[in-house]
Amino acid sequence: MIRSIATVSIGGALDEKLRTIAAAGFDAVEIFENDFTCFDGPARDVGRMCSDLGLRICALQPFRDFEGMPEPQRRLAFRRAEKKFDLMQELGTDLLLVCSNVSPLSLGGIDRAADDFRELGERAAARGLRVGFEALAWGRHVNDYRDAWEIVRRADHPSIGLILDSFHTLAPGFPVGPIRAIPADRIFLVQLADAPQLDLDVLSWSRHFRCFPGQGNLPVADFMQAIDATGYGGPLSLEIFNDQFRAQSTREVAIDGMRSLQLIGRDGATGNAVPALRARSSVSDVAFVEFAVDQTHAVGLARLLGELGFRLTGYHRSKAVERWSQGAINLLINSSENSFARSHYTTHGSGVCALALGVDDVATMMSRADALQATTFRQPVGPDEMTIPAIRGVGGSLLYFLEPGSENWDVDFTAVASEGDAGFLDHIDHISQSMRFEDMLSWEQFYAALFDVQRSPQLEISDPLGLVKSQVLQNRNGSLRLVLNASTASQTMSSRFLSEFFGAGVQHIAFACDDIFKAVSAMRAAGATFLNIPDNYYDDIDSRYELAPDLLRSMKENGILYDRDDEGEFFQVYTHAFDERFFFEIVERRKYRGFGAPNAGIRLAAQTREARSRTMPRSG
Ligand SMILES: O=C(O)c1ccc(O)c(O)c1
Ligand SMILES: [Mg+2]
Repeated sequence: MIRSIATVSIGGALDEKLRTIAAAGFDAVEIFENDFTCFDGPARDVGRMCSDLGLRICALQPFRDFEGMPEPQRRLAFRRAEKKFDLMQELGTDLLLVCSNVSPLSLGGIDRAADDFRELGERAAARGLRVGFEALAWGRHVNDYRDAWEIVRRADHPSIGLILDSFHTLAPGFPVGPIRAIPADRIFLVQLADAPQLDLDVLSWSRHFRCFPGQGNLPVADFMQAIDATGYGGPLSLEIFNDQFRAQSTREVAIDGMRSLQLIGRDGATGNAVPALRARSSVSDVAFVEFAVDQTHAVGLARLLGELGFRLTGYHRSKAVERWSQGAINLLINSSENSFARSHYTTHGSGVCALALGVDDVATMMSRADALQATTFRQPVGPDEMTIPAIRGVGGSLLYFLEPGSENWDVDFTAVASEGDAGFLDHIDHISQSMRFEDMLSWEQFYAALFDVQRSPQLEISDPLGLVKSQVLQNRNGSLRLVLNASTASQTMSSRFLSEFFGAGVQHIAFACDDIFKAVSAMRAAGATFLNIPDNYYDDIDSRYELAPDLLRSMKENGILYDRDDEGEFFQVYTHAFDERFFFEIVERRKYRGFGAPNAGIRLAAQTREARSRTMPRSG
């Protein structure tokens, strides 16, 4: 596969774009003409820059409003084309992308267009150049690739071919089947883009909401299968019009793009060697969660965990790290100085600095992470301590990988004899992370690229101060469930988390138990308190569901929230925020598969109330 990207897809000046694109491992670029026009330097320099960087220029684009023009516009269009041929020769590319005419002056007629292309083909051939025709979904006369192909077929010229773009094919819902019958040598370029399902005019949808394959909802895989069936072996070029992408770190966007092509995974000759991807290794569990705190907060966190039924089960042999356990849950409280945890604490305050995931094969996991350009991390360890392979995750936190069996991470801990845990909480149900809205697609792709997780449909949750987008990623057996949250409104819980925590990170962790009523009453007896839920909520629940009065009373007394789906029932309760940063949730699932989304607004309102009462002096 020749991996390409259009320069329009990322931000920066043309020379920066090219360096970033090459560094991410692409073989080729489509030069977007606007990027060249804005660039202060001759075309030859751009061509040389590309060849020095090992990038082939697979096309210059777009050339607009060409076919079907009446005179005098027709003559002018040919003159314009000759100028662009000059430019192409200086750049060192042989392909010009012509997108279908949108001009109100243009005339329809397949043969008229075919005649124009035949003549353009003659002129291109005289210079050893080629022209590809692409149907824009909003083209005035040609908006369907099947019509563009008919024009190319009738032009019947070796220098005239077809350009296929997954967005223009899939967004209007055209069938991909007919692609299979197009001879591969007539397809000059394939452009790839995905997009979220939106009820929007197709032009705005295309210009602002395109995303990398796999990040949206279009059936790009079906499109690729049809392309494969033709035997096409030319460049696959990402062409993403998205204002957010251009506003982000160009390096990260380029790497996300490369990952999307790696995940599409068509083999073939590549110039810049991109290592092959090893299979995803499956995640068996969250082996531990590590909290970074200072000494004072270490005491407070230990107290909270104790109230929730956790027991101290180990001290690290050489660092100020405690292990607290319950059921299959292990939490580390790290207050050691001169450590990764301390630098995380210094930047973010109290919070989760690392998650350790059990995977079936760590070497495979790290090799895949490496090939996908994840940042690997190793921290200095004391004598005889094991090194745990890790990569950078959300907000600069770490993801450690551990294999079950072999060498156990807890060899570094001296066991503490305790009276045994309270035994209420069984395992981690899910972990919720907040991040910048602009970074959400990138992290979704990160998790989906590394782990065998599926995306559930995205939800919108109403916070008292704005909307929050929420995306669940989970594997088949539920041993890894992640909830990503982000908001564009600056004062939502999710956004305030970012400003107060100085970055993205874990906002809450949910623990699963078998009997939430028993668990919560024991926790209360041990001193735990939970988020206060208004009576109005319980009146509403009562009106919606016919719950036994005892059950409802018990929920109300304990601040337990309720939801129901086709499969079962769900109970959830929240702790207060620890150090105003993160909180815990306790859940009981009775065959229920969701995450209590209908209650999220209630929870957010309650948390907002609590946060306000902390910051505002009481009146009277
Ligand atoms: O939005 C556009 O104008 C435009 C231009 C060139 C393309 O290849 C394309 O898919 C869209
Ligand atoms: Mg296109």
